[in-house]
Amino acid sequence: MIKERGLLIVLSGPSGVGKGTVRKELFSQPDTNYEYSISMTTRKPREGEVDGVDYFFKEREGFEKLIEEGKLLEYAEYVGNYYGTPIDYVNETLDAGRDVFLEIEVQGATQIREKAPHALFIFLAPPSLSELQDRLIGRGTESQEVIQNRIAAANEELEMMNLYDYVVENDEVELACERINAIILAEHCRRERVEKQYLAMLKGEK
Ligand SMILES: Nc1ncnc2c1ncn2[C@@H]1O[C@H](COP(=O)(O)OP(=O)(O)OP(=O)(O)O)[C@@H](O)[C@H]1O
Ligand SMILES: Nc1nc2c(ncn2[C@@H]2O[C@H](COP(=O)(O)O)[C@@H](O)[C@H]2O)c(=O)[nH]1
Repeated sequence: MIKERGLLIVLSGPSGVGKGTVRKELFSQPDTNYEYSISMTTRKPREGEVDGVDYFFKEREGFEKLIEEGKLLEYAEYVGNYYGTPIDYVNETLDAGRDVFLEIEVQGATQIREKAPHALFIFLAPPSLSELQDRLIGRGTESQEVIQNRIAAANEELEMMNLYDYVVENDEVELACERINAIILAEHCRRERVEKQYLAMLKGEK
């Protein structure tokens, strides 16, 4: 029996839309059946953030070395800091037949689309721009200047929405999670069906 490779799930969207909140809710559910890929960043830890849990926190020089060594599946410079996905963890987990969940910004998602077009791309959208701004301000983790830069980036990021397989509105966290779980389940059913058809074709069946 051939062991299936896992599914790569990419959740992206503007800063403040609620990606982290939704991801944490998804991973708190007992029947969640995918693994979270912890990113690397050169951003300084926020209060309460733990190295190796929220991110692998790196200095710029160390991050650039990882880029040179090809250790990142994708990376982006976003509002003055590097962010990237360690490639080994993703490959090893997918090879073991487990699904991997990435929570990344849109430049990184664009790189994954080129390298892994069969991944599942989900864009988390805010109910409105003003709500997005309110959430970023309300989180209270960034300076006024950084918030303005993130909002400027969000305007460009929202224009990329149509490149995604699905757009999920994060009006309410629980609803957004239900929608994402339904999308992942449907994608598995689709892949299983395609696989069955392919195997039947190889055997010469209709
Ligand atoms: N559905 C929602 N309704 C109201 N507030 C929300 C909702 N989802 C998230 N929030 C709040 O919005 C703020 C930003 O959420 P979060 O940090 O999860 O966003 P993010 O997309 O992960 O941001 P970043 O990309 O900057 O890491 C938080 O204060 C969070 O509690
Ligand atoms: N391209 C990547 N983007 C990532 C990665 N990990 C997180 N992110 C995104 O960066 C912004 C800012 O994050 P913050 O923690 O400083 O608020 C946000 O959109 C994250 O989703 C990654 O590995 N690659």
